[in-house]
Amino acid sequence: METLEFQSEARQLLQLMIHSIYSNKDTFLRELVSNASDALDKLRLESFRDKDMKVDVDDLHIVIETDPAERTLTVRDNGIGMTREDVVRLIGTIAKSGTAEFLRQLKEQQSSTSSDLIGQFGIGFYSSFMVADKVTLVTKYPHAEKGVRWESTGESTYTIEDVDDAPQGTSVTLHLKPADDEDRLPDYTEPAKIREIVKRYSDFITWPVRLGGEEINSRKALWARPASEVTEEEYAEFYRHISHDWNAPLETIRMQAEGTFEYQALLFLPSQAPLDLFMRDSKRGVQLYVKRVFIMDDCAELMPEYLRFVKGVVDAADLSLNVSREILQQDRHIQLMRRRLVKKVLSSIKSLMSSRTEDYLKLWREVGAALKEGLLSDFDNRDAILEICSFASTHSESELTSLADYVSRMKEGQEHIYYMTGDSRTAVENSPHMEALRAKGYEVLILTDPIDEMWVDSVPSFDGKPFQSVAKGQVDLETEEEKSANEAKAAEFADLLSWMSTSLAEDVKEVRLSTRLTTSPACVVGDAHDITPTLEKMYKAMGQELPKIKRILELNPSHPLVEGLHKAFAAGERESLADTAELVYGLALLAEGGELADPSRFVKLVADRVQRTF
Ligand SMILES: Nc1ncnc2c1ncn2[C@@H]1O[C@H](COP(=O)(O)OP(=O)(O)OP(=O)(O)O)[C@@H](O)[C@H]1O
Repeated sequence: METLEFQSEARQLLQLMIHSIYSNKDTFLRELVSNASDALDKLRLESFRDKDMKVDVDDLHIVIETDPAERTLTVRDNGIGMTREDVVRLIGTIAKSGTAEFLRQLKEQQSSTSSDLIGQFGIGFYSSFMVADKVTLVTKYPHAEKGVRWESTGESTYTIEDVDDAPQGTSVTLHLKPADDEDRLPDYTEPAKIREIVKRYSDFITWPVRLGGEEINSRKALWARPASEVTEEEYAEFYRHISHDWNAPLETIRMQAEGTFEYQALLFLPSQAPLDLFMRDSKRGVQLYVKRVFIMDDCAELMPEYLRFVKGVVDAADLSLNVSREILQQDRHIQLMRRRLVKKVLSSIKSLMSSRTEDYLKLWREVGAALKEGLLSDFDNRDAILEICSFASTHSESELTSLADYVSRMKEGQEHIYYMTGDSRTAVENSPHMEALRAKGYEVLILTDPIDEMWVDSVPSFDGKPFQSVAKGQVDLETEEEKSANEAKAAEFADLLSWMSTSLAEDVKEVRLSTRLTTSPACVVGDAHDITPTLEKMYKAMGQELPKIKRILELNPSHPLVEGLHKAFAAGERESLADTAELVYGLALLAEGGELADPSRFVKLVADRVQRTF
């Protein structure tokens, strides 16, 4: 027998369980039954694939036994079981992505809300320690020679040893804490209590759950029952079973197709983003069933990556039970089905947007950034995705706007949907690029998600209105009168501008007069098709070197600094003017929150000027 230590994160979670902060302790049984059900699914699948496997799959089931005298409760399945390595890895450690983040959040929260977080994380097996002071697990994997016995009190260590006579599958025995009404700890050796819990949380489990020889769950797949007969609670429990999210789903979507390719789908939108939503190995949430038989998790063929927050089940009638990923990828029906599922999800979000705005906004805040990835990858549905997007804008400090609402507020003569990308709302609002738009009273979308930098470059328009960055290209805001006045100014400044273009040629590709500035002396803008500085930074962070992209320096001809520059130039001043030109460029960079290439030189130039004022 070996005594091993729990990994430190596992230990912290176990402590949480022992000093259980979650008031509904009944849920431990749901976790154990859920694990047993998964183990039975896995064994059945393995037996399809591996014909030589010597296992009995004729009567796959879950048994619950209680012993009031010994105060034990056992959940036993004859499923896939675990090898010794599995037990150490799966039960002794927490390998799930997001654990560290979870524990950090947990520390920050008051205990009253921690239960929500625990739900997000899904502590599964460890929840046994809410009700037991010792847990014994005996398990055997079909190809392993021996079984394994694992035991722990949930403190820092556990013991593990080989056993010769372990039956197929896994049994988990809880040595129950004494029942305690005050601590809301019921007597879990009472059959009536067990029956009630299984009925409430695990009724839909497709495998028989037996207690005292009697089957205590109805085993009806929710998606196969008429929608009118399924209660909200039943949906919520099922959602928890498949998503490991303890929060109720925000929306339930049901679909049914008959004819040459029959299928039923039961999909859920979450009320909170899965913790792994933006992690590299994040999973898609749709499971594939064939005629009520579980086939696979995380089915990429059914849901595109940008909808990875959608959880649920698709049950197809006309596939073979040993269908493989390769077959799925090529199957025309599957592609058709996927298209319909995506359309249905997008239209459900759209109807949330109009009928339950609060819920829609909740969803958007949680998963909007993922949804926007679809603008880059799902061309067929681009318009449908744009319709369900919301953005911050200069129209309101706190409320988001849809594009349709933006368009409805467009001023007479306004042809473009204006936007500006940046690191934060403040950076965007303070940027000199916004000045003329503000003066004209035009609304500007404030796009601060990293993904925004990407999609705005590839999505040309919404509702026939082209998107236009206020920091790129020429922003055409003037009236005819203003235009001719500006042309006159441009002629007046022509020599200065061309001299400055040469003087600053290292840094900018052109110096020109601006129509977007009212109070700042200068700003830098990109050419219409150049990538933005933020995007440039993102590419660099990903290790992609790009050729230096020169931008355009725009001067505000009515600013005293620029006027002064003009005068000095006309008076024949050149040498110190070159420094001033450099200063003006530096100021423009700083004003947009950019970085100077040589800050110490800039400081020296400024100090020099300030000195001369004394
Ligand atoms: N009865 C069982 N038979 C076979 N393997 C099991 C069984 N119970 C647990 N396991 C294995 O141990 C792993 C960890 O279980 P645990 O309940 O802690 O987390 P989980 O089920 O993966 O996630 P969650 O708790 O979020 O559902 C499972 O993923 C599974 O591989």
